[in-house]
Amino acid sequence: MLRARVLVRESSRKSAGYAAEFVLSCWTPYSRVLHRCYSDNNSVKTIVRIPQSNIYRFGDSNVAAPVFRDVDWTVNEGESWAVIGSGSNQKTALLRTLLGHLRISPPPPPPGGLFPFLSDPPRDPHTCVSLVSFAHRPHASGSAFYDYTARYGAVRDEDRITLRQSMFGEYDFLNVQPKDGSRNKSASEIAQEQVKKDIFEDLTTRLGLSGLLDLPLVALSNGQTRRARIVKAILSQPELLVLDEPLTGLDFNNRPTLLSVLHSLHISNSPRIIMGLRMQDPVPEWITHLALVKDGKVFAGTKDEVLAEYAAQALRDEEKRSSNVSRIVSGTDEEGKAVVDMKNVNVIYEQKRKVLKGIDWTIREGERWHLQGHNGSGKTTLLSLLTGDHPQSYTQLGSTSHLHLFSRPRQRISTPHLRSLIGVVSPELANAFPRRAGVSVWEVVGTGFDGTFVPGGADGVGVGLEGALSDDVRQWRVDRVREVLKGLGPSSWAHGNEDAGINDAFSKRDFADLSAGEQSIVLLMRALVSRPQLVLLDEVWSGMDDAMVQAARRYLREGGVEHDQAVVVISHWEEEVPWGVEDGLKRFKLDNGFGTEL
Ligand SMILES: Nc1ncnc2c1ncn2[C@@H]1O[C@H](COP(=O)(O)OP(=O)(O)OP(=O)(O)O)[C@@H](O)[C@H]1O
Repeated sequence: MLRARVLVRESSRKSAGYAAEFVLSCWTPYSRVLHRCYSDNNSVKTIVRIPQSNIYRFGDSNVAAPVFRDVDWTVNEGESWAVIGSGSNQKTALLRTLLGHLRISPPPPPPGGLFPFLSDPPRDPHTCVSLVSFAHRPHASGSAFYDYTARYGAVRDEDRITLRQSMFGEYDFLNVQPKDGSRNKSASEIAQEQVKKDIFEDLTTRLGLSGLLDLPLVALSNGQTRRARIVKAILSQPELLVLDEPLTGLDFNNRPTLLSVLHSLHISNSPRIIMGLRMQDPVPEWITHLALVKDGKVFAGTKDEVLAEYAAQALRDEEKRSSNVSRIVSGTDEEGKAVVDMKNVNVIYEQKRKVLKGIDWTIREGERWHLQGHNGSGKTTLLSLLTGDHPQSYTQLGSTSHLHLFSRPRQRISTPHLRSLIGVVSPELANAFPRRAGVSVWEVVGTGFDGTFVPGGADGVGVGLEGALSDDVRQWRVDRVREVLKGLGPSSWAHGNEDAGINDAFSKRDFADLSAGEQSIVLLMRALVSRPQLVLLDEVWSGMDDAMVQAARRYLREGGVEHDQAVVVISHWEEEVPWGVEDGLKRFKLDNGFGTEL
């Protein structure tokens, strides 16, 4: 299978690079100074123990199908573990088991229980074990849409709260809100604060966050926010920190730095780290053991054993598959019409903070683009110009600058009209999309025609810009929803369920009840349903399991987008782009706000 190949190749190719990047010499082991939960026992400890058990969802009895069967997993002190999974859901489920979110049967026996290392002296797993997850939220806390475009404009008062205040506001040492100004602190309190302050400064410097602390939180890019959440979790001093997909959304530069920091923390046990990785993530050099989660089973062992077994299995799977994939991009030399034409485009914030600098970029119909760039290089900002969400999309005027969308200056095309011409998948949209009870998959897909977030129209296919649809258009829309459901619905990814009726049943399910992966694939259907002239796919595979990714890649390559549609894929991973250079793929790279075609 493609991903297995990627995993094995990447792990061997990149490991040398990572090894070279690990800079440990000047690291202060935090364990020497932080001991809130630390035990003195020096014998080799067992950190996690799940002995030959089944794992169930809470509320399911032992006669129900377990999420995992016969799990035998022991993590000992000194080992470095990553959990990898072909499906994001299963990997996350195993990690959540460590937080007590799933039921282990029979339960790990006392006195040690699930965490033997916390038994002497007895400590509470609730305070000593933390999880930071970067997966999309499958269930929203509310049903309302929140305006994720707020960050692009003049920041509103309620959005002004800075990174320092929002994530680290509880700490007196940062002088944000002195909690106890009147009281004199004891010497030991002052010493502890100094230690935390050192850690904070060290981590924010190493993770490139120092210069961002006083920016509004909403202004931070995805990668910047993710790094800040990790620092916040470390400052709360857990003994075991479980990080689900810490590399997702991080660029090539930041990955080795973060991994180096995590390694340093892990070897000083402050905290120990267990990482969840996607199949396509390179396995860091310092990881010694893997728990591979696949088809309801957990294969745990040394890294070499597990990778070798997985590679052998992947080879067997690949031999069975026919890989007759047609090229979708025609080899014609003829240039299509310009869908986007940018000339000397700039985005500047307060205090002359320049985020995009003189961008020249033309996207033509039929083209496939890979938009690349480090965290914070301006990719999301650039996309928000294309979608017209960014207020500065209106201000690209003058004799030397312009932003033309669909052959018209941005100012001459209304935002609702733009929304109906562009299909978008992005982490911001996925997080913001309302999950209201009673709204079906069909209706969510149907919102894609008008680019809205609230279902409308008698058939759940919208009402168009004019507020009413002719019968022909309405029928075309209904047929299109059926088509994308056929192409991307469960009949294409749920093994053993090729029956078309399953798509029909799926279309009636509540969107809010779907898994994160299912929601992602529904939002992809929503982006494609109107056959928009421009398709923007930002972190499109997020949360999807392997079968869904394969189905979606196949669909995109084999007719899911037509020859006259333009597609831009934003991803830090070359392997994630459904097309290669051999298919005519073009690459545009942002570097510190400057753009170049590679
Ligand atoms: N309102 C704002 N004020 C100041 N700076 C901002 C504002 N909005 C965004 N930025 C900055 O613009 C830069 C580009 O952000 P953007 O989200 O476009 O990056 P990105 O390339 O998409 O990053 P990632 O890969 O992490 O998602 C970041 O450094 C960010 O902090």
